Amino acid sequence: MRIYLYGCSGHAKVIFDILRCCNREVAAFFDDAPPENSSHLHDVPIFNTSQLSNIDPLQSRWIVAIGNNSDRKNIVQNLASKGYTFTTAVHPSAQIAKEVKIGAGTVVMANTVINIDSVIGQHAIINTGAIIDHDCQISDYVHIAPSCSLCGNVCIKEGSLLGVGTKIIPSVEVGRWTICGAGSVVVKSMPSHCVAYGVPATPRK
Ligand SMILES: CC(=O)SCCNC(=O)CCNC(=O)[C@H](O)C(C)(C)COP(=O)(O)OP(=O)(O)OC[C@H]1O[C@@H](n2cnc3c(N)ncnc32)[C@H](O)[C@@H]1OP(=O)(O)O
Repeated sequence: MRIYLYGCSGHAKVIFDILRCCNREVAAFFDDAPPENSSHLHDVPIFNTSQLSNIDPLQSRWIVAIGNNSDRKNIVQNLASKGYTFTTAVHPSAQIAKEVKIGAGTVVMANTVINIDSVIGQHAIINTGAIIDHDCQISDYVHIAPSCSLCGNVCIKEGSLLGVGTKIIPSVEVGRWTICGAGSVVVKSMPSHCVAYGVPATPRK
């Protein structure tokens, strides 16, 4: 089964490196607008997504390596409608309790910790050094940015972004498609579709 990454940005490079650390070869990057001055990234070919039909869904597994949560969702839905399916990438240094469930398409970066009975949805990003303690619920298309710390029983709903270094006390919920800005300290639940930040974090938009 060949592995393909959709996207060829810095985020895609990190995922490529995780797979390389796991001895899993990336067959190619695909991008809507590949760089004009180079056909390869770290010796892996970059193809335009107009060439997608050359790839057999039965012989391929994909990761959508796009950092923006709503763009990632749109691309996942487009690929899924063509019959493509998804794999995960988990860095070997991640400390993940054996009961933790991780959905298809999700990536888990280096030095993360995910504790017992947490559930991570599909196409989520658990970025470098993030800590997700016990019994957390992380929904589809969420991005937990580097160095975030979530206490136990935290729930992050679909599509939300926790900016770099966000900290969240136990049993708090962040609604759907909300952004908690860099360095936020979340001490009470946040509604859906807002931008919150600060210490303590408050909804601003
Ligand atoms: C590997 C990786 O790179 S993963 C990348 C992960 N991404 C992140 O962590 C980015 C998180 N994004 C942020 O924190 C952003 O600042 C956001 C989304 C909260 C706000 O972005 P914008 O809407 O563009 O806000 P903007 O930059 O215009 O700032 C508006 C005001 O809010 C303030 N502000 C913005 N973000 C924050 C923050 N996190 N904490 C405190 N104040 C903030 C700004 O200083 C500014 O204040 P001013 O009006 O007094 O000058």
